[in-house]
Amino acid sequence: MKGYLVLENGDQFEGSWIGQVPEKPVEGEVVFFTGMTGYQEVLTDPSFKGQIVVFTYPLIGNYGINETDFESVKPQVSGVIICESSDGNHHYEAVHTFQEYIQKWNIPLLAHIDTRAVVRRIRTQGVMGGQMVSHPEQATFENYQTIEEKMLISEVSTKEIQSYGDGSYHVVLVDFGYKKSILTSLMEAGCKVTVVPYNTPYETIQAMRPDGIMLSNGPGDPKQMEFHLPVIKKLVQNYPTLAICLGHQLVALAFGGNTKKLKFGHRGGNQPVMDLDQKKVFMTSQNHTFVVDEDSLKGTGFRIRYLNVNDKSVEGMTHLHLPVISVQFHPEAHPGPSDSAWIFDDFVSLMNSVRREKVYA
Ligand SMILES: NC(=O)CC[C@H](N)C(=O)O
Repeated sequence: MKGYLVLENGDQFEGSWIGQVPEKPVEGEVVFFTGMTGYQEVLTDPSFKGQIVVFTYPLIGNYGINETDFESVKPQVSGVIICESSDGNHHYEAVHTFQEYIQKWNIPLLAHIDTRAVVRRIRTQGVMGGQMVSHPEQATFENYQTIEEKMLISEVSTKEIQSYGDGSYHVVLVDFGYKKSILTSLMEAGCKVTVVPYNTPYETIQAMRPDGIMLSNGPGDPKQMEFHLPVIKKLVQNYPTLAICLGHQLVALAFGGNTKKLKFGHRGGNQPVMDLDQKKVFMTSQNHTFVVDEDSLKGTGFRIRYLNVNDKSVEGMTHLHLPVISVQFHPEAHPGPSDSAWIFDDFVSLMNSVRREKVYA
């Protein structure tokens, strides 16, 4: 059956529904992901909450869905737009086909869309809202809530405190919608991790006696967390901190910096990042629309350490004296390259040196 992606600016793209046809229009911010693989991780990464994802690779589904590459317990995207759908599971680890999985969770899927045309439109006009509908005239943006207006973090954050691993460094992970790979990367680096809800008070975290704080990735506009910035600032001032993506944006805001929206975001596994200290470029996995505004960091105590080679946007910062690693890219990879996995080891070294200072103080 025919289906349409209608953009907020009125542009329409015809495709066909695969699986259930949604009764009501499905809406979200339309973003595109450029990786050739990684659809399973993208579908289940909580940072994609509230978004309709266009996959630019023209064939999606051919290696099926396995048991290990989930980034959370269920798909988080609002809808999926692809060119060709493969229902094979041509991989020895596949346990479901792509279509079975997406149908099981009732995720709207439109195939046979001219995804190149959609991406060109977004690249020239900027990221915008869209609706997936069976008839173009069903699409109406009268009550459309933009991603900036939605509080998505509370929907994906844990409701209960959870503990994982038995490493020798205790990290409290503040969950704004964390990817499982961040947790496993911390455990592999030798950490015991306590995951806490996004709005946990400072005193509760302090009572857990952490060696370090992990501020996670998450969906939507970091400014939705304005009410919690004093807690984030206090955490960074008192504990070695690793902040990734949304977490990094929150650190900038907490110290008086600002964030802004990129024209169409970075989503994929081929984003080159320059380490200004080492004068080295490495490839990174990324998934974000918002970015720290470089000029706003003046007087905050932070300086830029990492820059995006393509558009020179801020990819990470370091503080003049506080032990904090703050990165926009995803060192945990999944999907994409793990070239920056050393960030987790650097975080452990940071916790170690702070621990030593305390012992010898
Ligand atoms: N992966 C993330 O944490 C994304 C951060 C934020 N939601 C953005 O789009 O910029």
